[in-house]
Amino acid sequence: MPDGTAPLLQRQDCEGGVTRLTLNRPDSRNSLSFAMLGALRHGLEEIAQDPRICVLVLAAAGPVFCAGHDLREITAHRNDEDAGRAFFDAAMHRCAEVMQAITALPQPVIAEVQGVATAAGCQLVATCDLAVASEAARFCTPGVDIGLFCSTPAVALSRAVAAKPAMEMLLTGAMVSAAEAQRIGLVNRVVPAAELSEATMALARHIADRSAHAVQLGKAAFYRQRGLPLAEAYAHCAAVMTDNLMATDAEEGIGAFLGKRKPVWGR
Ligand SMILES: C/C=C/C(=O)SCCNC(=O)CCNC(=O)[C@H](O)C(C)(C)COP(=O)(O)OP(=O)(O)OC[C@H]1O[C@@H](n2cnc3c(N)ncnc32)[C@H](O)[C@@H]1OP(=O)(O)O
Repeated sequence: MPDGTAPLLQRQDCEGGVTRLTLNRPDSRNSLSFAMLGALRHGLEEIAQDPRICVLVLAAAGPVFCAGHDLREITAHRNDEDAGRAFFDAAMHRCAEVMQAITALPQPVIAEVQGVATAAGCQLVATCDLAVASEAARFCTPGVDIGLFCSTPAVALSRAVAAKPAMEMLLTGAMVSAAEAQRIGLVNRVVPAAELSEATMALARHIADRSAHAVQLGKAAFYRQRGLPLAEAYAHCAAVMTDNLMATDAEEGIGAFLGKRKPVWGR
């Protein structure tokens, strides 16, 4: 179906605690138009409120995961100095909101990357909590090729991988293979293209089978402690751990282990 008539984002019904959101602008290589960013923000808000969902898989239709910001839309707004600046400001803020909404989402998010992920598309992969890539996937921040430095993608990239590989990607714009992306820690797993969805869903189901309470508490604590000095990080996580130990799922999980049975989590 051509762009413009199909929904920008497709949401699959929750199955076994896992829901898929699929970027659906393949004709424009799933580039992040203002409307696409709005759809993503709205989709994430709905998922955050849905207690049935334990894990979100973020996928993309067509041969490319995401080609970054919509360059046609950017070009269309360059003509008027004031309106252009206002639009770019709104678009960059909306993009930043989407990235932060992924991190703030209670449920873990897994990127399923089948093709190229460039610039803000690479930022999306770097922002997701986990990523599974097809062997054919490639990653780059090619802003420098078109007179831009990928400053906002640098925020996510520099938090996902070490400084030197992040800087090399940002300064050269060069494509990084799936194998290299795994080596530098941008993706967790690389699988044959034909096995991508199944491998991603298997990882999602594995997490969804765990205590949703523990997983959500853990995701929030992971990001919270990262921004804190060491002593405060330990203090924060010690308090989280105490809450965790007092929760019903911990009682059930420990009881199940000692009783040699499968735990039944409260949902
Ligand atoms: C701070 C952050 C800044 C940014 O995010 S700036 C955006 C930076 N992104 C890029 O520079 C990527 C540009 N796109 C590409 O390099 C290539 O595409 C890909 C490698 C991603 C895919 O290549 P292939 O599969 O061969 O597709 P195709 O023939 O190049 O594109 C198919 C249609 O998709 C449109 N398109 C591709 N990327 C974008 C985009 N980012 N914004 C708007 N449209 C895009 C094209 O123009 C074309 O359209 P038509 O079929 O009408 O000729």
